Parts: sequence; structure tokens; C-alpha cells
Amino acid sequence: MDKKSSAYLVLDDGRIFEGLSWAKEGETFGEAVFSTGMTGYQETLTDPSYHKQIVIMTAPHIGNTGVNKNDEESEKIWVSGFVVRNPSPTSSNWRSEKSLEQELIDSDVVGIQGVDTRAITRHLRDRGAMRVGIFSNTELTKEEMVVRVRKTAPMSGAFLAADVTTKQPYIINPPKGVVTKFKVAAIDLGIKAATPKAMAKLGIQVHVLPLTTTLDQIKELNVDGVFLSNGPGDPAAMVIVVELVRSVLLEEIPFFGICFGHQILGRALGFETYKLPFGHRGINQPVIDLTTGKVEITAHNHGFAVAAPKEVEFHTVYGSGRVSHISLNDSVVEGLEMISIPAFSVQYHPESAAGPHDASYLFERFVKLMENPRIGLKDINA
Ligand SMILES: NC(=O)CC[C@H](N)C(=O)O
Repeated sequence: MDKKSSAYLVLDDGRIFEGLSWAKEGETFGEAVFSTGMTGYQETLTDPSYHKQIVIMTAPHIGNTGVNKNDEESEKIWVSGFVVRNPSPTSSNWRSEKSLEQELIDSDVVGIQGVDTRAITRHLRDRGAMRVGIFSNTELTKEEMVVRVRKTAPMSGAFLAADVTTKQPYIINPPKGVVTKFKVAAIDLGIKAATPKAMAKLGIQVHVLPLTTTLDQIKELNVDGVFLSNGPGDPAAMVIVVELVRSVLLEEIPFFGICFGHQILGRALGFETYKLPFGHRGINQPVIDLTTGKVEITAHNHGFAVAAPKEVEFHTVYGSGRVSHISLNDSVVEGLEMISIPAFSVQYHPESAAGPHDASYLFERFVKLMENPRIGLKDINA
């Protein structure tokens, strides 16, 4: 095993954690976010929503099952850096094709190991998400490293979806033996691979389209529904897509949004979005469905949220609606549904990847909405 050099995790408030270099050596910058998932490191690394973020894993042992082609959520690793306590020295899994460290090296991802990830997490919980840098094999002084971190762009106001959206449309068809019943235009703001697969299993032919897609291009496809995906950056920077959603709502085309798509629906309806102190990132987050009273254990990855009124029906130019789901950890809005037009969204990830499948019913809800666009959500959920 080659001897590892010292490495430093440097936060923009001047706090520095010393560890050892891991994966690629060098320096990298991003927003420091922590994920509490015990599994799913490969899905996290390849989720485009983490673009320009450095992810701290609270689970101490990472890399135990190596990496494989099936568990990727996109064609590449999007995180800017990866912070772990104890990378596994072996990869033990029948599907493993490569070690995690080798995959990170091959993907030019700078990592750091041997740092107290729990102390870093507690610090971020107390101080909030902030800019961060990883420096390994560096000649810089600690002061020079802090200065470099403070020169990097913050997440607030960041327009990042253009970096991750598909350049060309592509189609995900239902698997063999599943009849195609609906066609959906999925606007790719950083879509995870598990999402169109979850829809295709229900008989939906998913047309994955670039974020620049227009309403006319959607109407040319003669779709039964429009889907807005997860993705990186600040929803307040997504003006072009907010306008598209408003035109879809006016046409009353059945609409479903996940995570970034939920925030953009919220903004299209006229609500503000705001930055959470340190976000929700993990796969055991309790959310209550206010329609059924059921509690779901869900997968989350979001740093922003929608400021919508929770106790009452709200009224917008597109009709009335309500908050459909809230987090049981901190009461953050986790779902919206319109009553008079066919549109709903959730802040969390019903496609999971990784995480529990408690929320997979939401894809069926989208199918029912396309089957009965005129009756709206209230009757569908009854
Ligand atoms: N996973 C996502 O879609 C994230 C949405 C948004 N970028 C946020 O951080 O809240």
C-alpha cells in the first residue's frame, strides 16, 4: 500500500480538518454537504444533483462493495470531492468491477480519508453548509488554502443544470412484456437513471429532453404528461424552466416533479424557495403523506425547499392546491399537489437509488393522473 501524504479539508469559516490523501491528489472546491446514508455511495457519486458539491459521508466504512456499471445514476461521477473516514481496503461483492478508489482516480476525483467525518458533520449542522476545499500534496500554507476556498462561488444563485442536462433527446422504453400506455416528456435537469426506469416499468415511454426544450417541442411529441427531474443548483436561477412549467400548467398537461422539479413547480405557482441550514441528504428520512396519514421512510438530497403554507389550501392563478407531504424531522414542505389541475410534486426521491421504496406509489399516482387528467389529485388520492 503506497504511503499517503497529508491532506486538508478547509472550510470557508477557517476550520481545518487534517487527514490523508485518497484517490486523486490535488485540490478541489465545492459546497460542503453531508450524507447520512449507510449504503449507496456509488449512487451518490453519480447523481448529477451533487455537481459542485463535496460530499462528506457520515457512515465510517465506504467502498466495501467496490463499484459496478449497474449502480450508476448517470454516465459519470459528478461530486467535486469525496470525504470519508475509513475507505475499505478491499472490495467484497460479486458485482464489483473495480475498487472505489480506482474509480475515483480514473474519474479525476480528489478525495480525503482519515478525517473525523462526524465532527465535520456536527460543525456543518451548527454553522450550516458552506464552501470547502480539499488540498493534498500541497505546498500552500493554511492561510493560503482558506483564501482559495473563500474565492470560490457559493451555491446560492448557482445555475448548474446546463452542465448536466442531456445534449440530445433519448427514449427509455418499457421493459419487454410491459405494454406502452403513456408517453411522457421528462425535462432533464440532472435526471437520475433510476427515475425513467421506474416510470418505464409502469408502461410509460419516457422521452428524456434537454432543459432548453420548449412547450411547442413538447406538444409536437403529443405526450400524456410532463416530468421535471432532480438536479444541481439554486431553483431561483431556473427562470427559463419556471416559465416552461407555467405554460404546461396553463395547458393542463399532467405534471409530476421530483426534488429540483418540485422546487421549480413551487416557484411556478408563485412560492419562494429558500436555502436550508444544511439540507436533507440521506435515505432514512420520515415524511408524512397528509392525504393518507401514512409515514414513509424516504431518500433525500436537497439543500433548498419551497416556502408554501402548510395548514391551509393555497390559491394561485393556476387554481387551488395544498401541501401534500411534510418532513417529520423538521416540518419542511416535502410535497405539493394542485386540486383543480393535474399537477403534483415531491421534494424527496421516490425512485430511491439508493434508499427504501416506500414512496414508489407516487409513480402510480402519476399514471392515474394521466388516466384521469380532469379529476385532479384530490379524487385520485381518495
Ligand atoms: N436533488 C435535487 O434535485 C436537488 C435540488 C436542489 N439543487 C437542492 O439542492 O435543493
